[in-house]
Amino acid sequence: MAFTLLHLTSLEQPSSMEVGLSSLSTPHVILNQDELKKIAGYKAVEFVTSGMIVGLGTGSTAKHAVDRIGELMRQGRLKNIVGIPTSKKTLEQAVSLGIPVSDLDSYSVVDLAIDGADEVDPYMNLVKGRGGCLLREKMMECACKKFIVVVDESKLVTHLGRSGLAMPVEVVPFCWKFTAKRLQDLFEDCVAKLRTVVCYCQDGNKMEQPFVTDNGNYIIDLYFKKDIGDLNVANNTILKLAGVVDHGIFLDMATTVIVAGKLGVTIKNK
Ligand SMILES: O=C[C@H](O)[C@H](O)[C@H](O)COP(=O)(O)O
Repeated sequence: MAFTLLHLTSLEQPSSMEVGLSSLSTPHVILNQDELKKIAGYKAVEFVTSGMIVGLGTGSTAKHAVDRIGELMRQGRLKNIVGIPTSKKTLEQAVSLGIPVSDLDSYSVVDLAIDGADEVDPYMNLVKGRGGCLLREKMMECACKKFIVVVDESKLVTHLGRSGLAMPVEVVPFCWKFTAKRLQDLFEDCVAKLRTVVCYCQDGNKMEQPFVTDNGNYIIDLYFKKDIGDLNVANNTILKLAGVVDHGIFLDMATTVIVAGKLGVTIKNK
């Protein structure tokens, strides 16, 4: 793997960030997390060229990349792009920006995908799906020649699953409690929880409902108290369970990881 460290000031500066970035020459300027996400997202778009089929990821970091693609298309600096969105939300965003969109049925090979991640380990393995979009993301990212992951430095971990945060698994709604129990039993000291969202009823009362993915499925979040061990074993074991559609462990898929941190941008290639 090769590493490149760029200083933030060497980035092409997005207009709306001119104040934040140009003042970087002054010591002690602290960029917030969203500004770092934007820097990573914009940097990835430098790898997009006219005529490409581009996988459009989902989440607060990928959103910046999609915005930037739309901006460059408006300016005529990118032409003939076709976007393959990984969620209904990204589809809406792309359409609102005037990016032509299609799907994997029409384009089974994607030139380049840009997407965020929840965790990135030193081998460029990922946890994705805390926004609930892991299945479409995995389908698209399996089909792309290059997969650029964009993150701020808070996403870097030494080992996936140790953060104490959720490892999402998409399951069919049918007998989800049964599947959740079986998932929990796969690992020592693991807690499986159905992901829910709070809704407001007409009478103003709050109600908790299962989170439903774009594919009509539920998400079971796994919380590990102990190391999940060999990632390939975890990957295969979870996938083998009937009722599981897919999970958020993305092994050996990223070809580039762009990390925006307080000291600069790191680009890591496979
Ligand atoms: O389901 C969501 C996706 O996998 C996101 O790419 C991931 O959760 C990272 O999102 P964000 O950039 O908002 O942290």
